[in-house]
Amino acid sequence: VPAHRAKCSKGRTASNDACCVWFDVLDDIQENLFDGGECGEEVHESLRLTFHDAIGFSPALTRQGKFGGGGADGSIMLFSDIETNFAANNGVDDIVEQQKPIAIKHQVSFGDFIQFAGAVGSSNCAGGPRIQFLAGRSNVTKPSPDHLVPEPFDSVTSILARMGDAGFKPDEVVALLASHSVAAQDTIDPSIAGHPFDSTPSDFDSQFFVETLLKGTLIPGDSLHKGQVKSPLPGEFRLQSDELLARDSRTSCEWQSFISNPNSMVPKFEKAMAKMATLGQNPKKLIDCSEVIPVPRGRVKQPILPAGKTIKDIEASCRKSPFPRLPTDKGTFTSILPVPSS
Ligand code: HEM
Ligand SMILES: [Ca+2]
Ligand SMILES: [Mn+2]
Repeated sequence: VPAHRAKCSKGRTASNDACCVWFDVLDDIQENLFDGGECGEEVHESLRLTFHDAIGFSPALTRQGKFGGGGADGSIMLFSDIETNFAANNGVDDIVEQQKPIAIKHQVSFGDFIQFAGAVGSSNCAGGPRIQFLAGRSNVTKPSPDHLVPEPFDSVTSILARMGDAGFKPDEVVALLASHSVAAQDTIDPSIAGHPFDSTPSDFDSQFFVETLLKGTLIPGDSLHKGQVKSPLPGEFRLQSDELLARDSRTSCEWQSFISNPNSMVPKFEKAMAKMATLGQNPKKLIDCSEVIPVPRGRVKQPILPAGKTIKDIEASCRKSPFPRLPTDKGTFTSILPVPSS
């Protein structure tokens, strides 16, 4: 006897009635937020937002008798007037204001909406993950305390301590940073808004891990800003935190592993994202609506040295294993266009 399937819009079915609304949200955001299913600026911002909501979660503060934040609870949207003013949340106000009316229209919670939009958005990226989506977070919560979101000028020790407080091992921090493969900066140097962190900001590939290990040689904008270090390619932006995490003995081998073994990156990212999306939540009380998340399409290239670079430009940093042999991209130089803001 086939199990009962809830009947949703457009002939789609779901394992649980509560999942049907998410098909309608899917249609709405693909069309009206993600420009018809692209992996562009709004996807990148939506993925960043999943982190900035969820990481407002500190068992260390709770142990001190303080409110430690509700984790992936939508507080960054419910209390956007407070949280978007935190320094580390600079720039997230844009995507919060775009997402909020859509969440209200479909009467879903902000915590659910933020994680859903991040999961759908990243499925639009070639080679992207299919992130688990659990629904049912409550909208009853409080604003996150300030200073829980890592900053690009923080030390590795401080970033690993903050992430460790939230429950992430150093390897999981590295896996989460695969997100910086589909990412650009707007606020560190506003004169070059849209400058990406790797040469392929619409591809969820390993290039970010390769290119952060290239020797930094140039300043892409008007000067070096706080949290920025020299980048290896014109048009590319490098965060100080990414440079340090790529080279630190606590993280460099996992970093290099995503170059040596690129197929391990997406599964590890999916796992870490599933954990991040339920910080502060009891997953057993949520309903699994992962079936609504599209299956990502498109393939990505294997990691490659950008044209004009050689293995001598790589600052290999894992002492346990040699840097892998990579082909070099054809051509004489690599030029990178900014991510258009729509
Ligand atoms: C661990 C320490 C991290 C630091 C210090 C950090 C820092 C930053 C900074 C400074 C930006 C540029 C923001 C702007 O100026 O527009 C950025 C962008 C971004 N971050 Fe992170 N990040 C971290 C971890 C993460 C994690 C865990 C995720 C997601 C799972 C994430 C996803 C993104 C994305 C997708 C963008 C691009 C946003 C866009 O293109 O508009 N980051 N990050
Ligand atoms: Ca990329
Ligand atoms: Mn942006």
